[in-house]
Amino acid sequence: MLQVYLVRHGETQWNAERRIQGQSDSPLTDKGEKQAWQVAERAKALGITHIISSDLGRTRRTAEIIADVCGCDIVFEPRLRELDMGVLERRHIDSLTEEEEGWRRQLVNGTDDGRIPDGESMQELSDRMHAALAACLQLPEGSRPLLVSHGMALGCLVSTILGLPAYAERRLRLRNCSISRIDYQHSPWLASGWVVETAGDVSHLDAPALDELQR
Ligand SMILES: O=C(O)[C@@H](CO)OP(=O)(O)O
Repeated sequence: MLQVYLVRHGETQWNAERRIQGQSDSPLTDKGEKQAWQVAERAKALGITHIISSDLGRTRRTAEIIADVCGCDIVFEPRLRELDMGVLERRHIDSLTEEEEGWRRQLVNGTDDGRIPDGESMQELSDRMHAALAACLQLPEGSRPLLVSHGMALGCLVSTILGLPAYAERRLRLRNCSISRIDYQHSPWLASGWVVETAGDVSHLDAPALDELQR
């Protein structure tokens, strides 16, 4: 049974400042770097064999630290990037007007084409994340891959595996450098395909980490 580990990148400057990144970027904070070293030790203990990472700077740096500790190569995969949040990227969450808040809510209010102007829909995000995940099924027998990605992107992936629509309200908290695990199973009793084993585990971190609303 293929086990795939999912890691959200370490805390960034804009995470801490409550600014929206999307496919824009900001560097890891000192705390984010420390989180990455801690999740890397966990990854090593788990016997990770392959690291596949979003090619944005914050995931790239997190993946490099994990690769350093695990002794693996990294494959950069643009389909693991964060949701494109269009015209709201770089903005402070607290500075949005009512109209802009409405755009943000369109992502999760039950319309499958809801999007921020110039951005991407949750369904488009789900499609590319699932395509990137499906590629893991081609890895050699015995592989144990770890994907490094983002809060909205991983939240959407896990939620859709659980059977929720891509645009459903998010009920899953994914803190910086949390680990989730999904397995590909064949089961006549339960679902065949991807199942969620754990989500959002931060037991390897020695200090509280931020969730996507910076709490
Ligand atoms: O893009 C962002 O600002 C947040 C949104 O949830 O995601 P992440 O920090 O995980 O990239």
